Order: sequence, then structure tokens, then C-alpha cells
Amino acid sequence: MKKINIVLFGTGNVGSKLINQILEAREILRQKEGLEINLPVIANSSTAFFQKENQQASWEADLTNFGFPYRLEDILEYVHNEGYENLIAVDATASEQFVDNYNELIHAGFHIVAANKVANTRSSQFYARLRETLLEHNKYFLYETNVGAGLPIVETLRNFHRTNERVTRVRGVFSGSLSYIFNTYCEEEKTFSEVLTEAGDKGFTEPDPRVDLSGKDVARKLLILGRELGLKKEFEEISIQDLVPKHLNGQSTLKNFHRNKKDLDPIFLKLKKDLKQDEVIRHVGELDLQTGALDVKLVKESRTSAFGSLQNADSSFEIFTESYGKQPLVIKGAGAGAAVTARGVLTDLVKLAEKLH
Ligand SMILES: NC(=O)c1ccc[n+]([C@@H]2O[C@H](COP(=O)([O-])OP(=O)(O)OC[C@H]3O[C@@H](n4cnc5c(N)ncnc54)[C@H](OP(=O)(O)O)[C@@H]3O)[C@@H](O)[C@H]2O)c1
Ligand SMILES: N[C@@H](CCO)C(=O)O
Repeated sequence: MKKINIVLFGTGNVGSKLINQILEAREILRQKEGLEINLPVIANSSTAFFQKENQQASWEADLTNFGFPYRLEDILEYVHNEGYENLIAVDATASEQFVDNYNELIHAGFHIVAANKVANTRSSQFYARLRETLLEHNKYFLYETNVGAGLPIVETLRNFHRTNERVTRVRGVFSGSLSYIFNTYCEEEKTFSEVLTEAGDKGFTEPDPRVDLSGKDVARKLLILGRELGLKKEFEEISIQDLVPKHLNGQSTLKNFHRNKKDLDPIFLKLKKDLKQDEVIRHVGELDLQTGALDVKLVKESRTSAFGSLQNADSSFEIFTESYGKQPLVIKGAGAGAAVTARGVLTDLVKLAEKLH
């Protein structure tokens, strides 16, 4: 039986679903894949819980009652002393800083699976250096959920690139959060701030919803796909329509944003009132591989168009390539949500395990 040992960083929406999916799938994975998934350490930003004999259904209470403040070194020392092999660090945080630990984790023998998009959207220099370090240490880095949550977008584009299929353009509703927000706002008689709160409660938005509204999350996804296709671009080169008014932006606290998010209501009400009867608002990203332009913006779409008819938190990606010609390959489905994202992370874990001895 092959065994992988996972240290999970982040026990929020995605991380907690992942733990439960691993516990539920454990027996099936043993029987069908000959794979034993061990999860000896789970950690949030302040607390870690070590469980030599695997996590139990009571993991949440265990983390609260028996977890303790930790430093990364404590975890590295523990897994080293226990002699765990096939170590995988899962980054289910949204942290800008946590990514600084990747280097140390790789040196300590970890492969990495990330839902967090930050590592792939820092400078080109960081991006290249991370890949060099992985190569030097013979370690893998999987991040399918960086784009489209559980949808197979990254792998599809990587396969095109590897096989010399020329991708000319990718256009889509990249954000599951903003899809839910605009699909709901255009259909229902609710204020924009009410819909935004609802999206957060359902686990669709980023922990700080301004990361979605500012266009940053979609811009990150465009950059990740562009780089996957060999495009040399920096985040600062992306053209982004920012939907957050200046007084509520990242310079002020998240608390201040939530306290004043009603200020968004008149802005979006005007946009809604300006629509023709058959129109809806959609948030789209576009990556033009011929010009190298990356663009994030709001558009008006006819209700019956491919993007206009999207529902819930669905994303839709149109991938134009040489062989597909004028009819793009379309990948569509839930683009956000803890369950689909955690399943995508679990899929990355199983794929990574296949590569290990
Ligand atoms: N939700 C989705 O639909 C979706 C889809 C695709 C990708 N993602 C990505 O998945 C990631 C997690 O999203 P989420 O919705 O699960 O966020 P979340 O509910 O806010 O959970 C984030 C978790 O990360 C922990 N954390 C923060 N900084 C940390 C650090 N330095 N070290 C260890 N743990 C840390 C937090 O701990 P505290 O509670 O102690 O702060 C919390 O447990 C994000 O990067 C997001 O972009 C999400
Ligand atoms: N905020 C993200 C969640 C998935 O990364 C989205 O809207 O797609």
C-alpha cells in the first residue's frame, strides 16, 4: 500500500471540507487506488494539531481543544522525528505570506499542493526560482484549483502547450464568486451588498471579498493561465477594472469595508438601471495570446448568450486553439465553492501520489 503524509495549512472553507472528504474517501482510496492518506498535522494561522494515528471525525474539536500555538519549525521537527515519507504540504490558506514558507518546506522534503494562487502570481523571478527549487529537490507542485476551482482548466491548457497546440485566446467568466453575485443581482430584487454578503456566507468569495471585487482574483487566474502557456507577464501589466471605491479599498480594514459596503449599492443600482431589458451584467476575463493582453472587466451580455445564461456560481471558459478553430472548447460548471474546490485538491493529491514510489 502506498502512503502519503499530508500537512494541511488552512482549515477554513476549503481546508475543512478537504479533511472531511479525505476521512470519507479513505476506505475507497485504500481499496481502489491502493493509497493510504495520512493527515498527521492540521493547522490554521495560529494553532496546530498533531495526530500520529490520523485525524478523527472529531478533528475540529481536537484542533480547538488540544491544538497549540506553533511555528513552522515545530511541524518540520515533528514530521522529521516521526520519519514520515511522501510528505505533501497543502496550502489551503489565502495568505500572501504563507508562500514564503514554500522554499523551506521543499528543502524539508515536502511536495506542495496549493489552492492558494499567490505563489503563481508573484514576480516572474519568484515563479521561475520556485520551479528551479522544485526541480533541484525532485519535488512536485500541483495547483489545479487555482483556476476554476474543481474544473480541469490548468491541466487542459498545460496539455495543449505540451503537445504544441497553439492556444490563441481564453475568454471566460473566471470568477465563481462574481458569477454568483451578478447572476443573483441581475435576477433578484436584492441590494448589491445583500448579495455580496450572501455570496460570502455560501463560501463563494475570497476571505476578503475585495480580492474578488477589485478584479485581483480574476487577474491572478489570467496570469496563471498565461504563464502556463509560456507568456512572460507580470501582475502589474494586467488591465483591471476595479469595482471597489477608493474609500473602501485595501488601504482600509476589512471591518471598515463590511461596515460600509452599503456604499456599493447606488453604484451597482445605476449599472442595473442602465441595462436594456434583455441584458445582464457579467464579469469577464480575457487572455489574448496573440497580443499578450490580459483584461479583466464588467460587460453587458444578452440574457440568452453563453455568459448571460450562466447560473449560480458557474464559471465558463472558452478556449480558442488552432485545431478547435472558430468553435472554442468550452469548460463550464461551478467555479467556486468549498466542496468542488476540496475535491479538486483531493484529486491533485491522488495524482501526485501516482507519481511517488
Ligand atoms: N472558496 C472557493 O471557492 C475557492 C476556490 C478555489 C480556490 N480557493 C482558494 O482556497 C484558499 C482558501 O479559501 P477558503 O475559502 O477556504 O478561505 P478561508 O475560509 O478564509 O480559510 C483560510 C484558512 O487559512 C488559514 N490561514 C491563514 N493564514 C495562514 C497561515 N499563515 N498559516 C496557516 N494557516 C493560515 C486560516 O486560519 P485562521 O482561521 O486562523 O485565520 C483559515 O483556516 C484561498 O487561497 C482561495 O483563493 C477557494
Ligand atoms: N473567489 C474565487 C474562488 C475560487 O478561487 C472565484 O470567484 O473564483
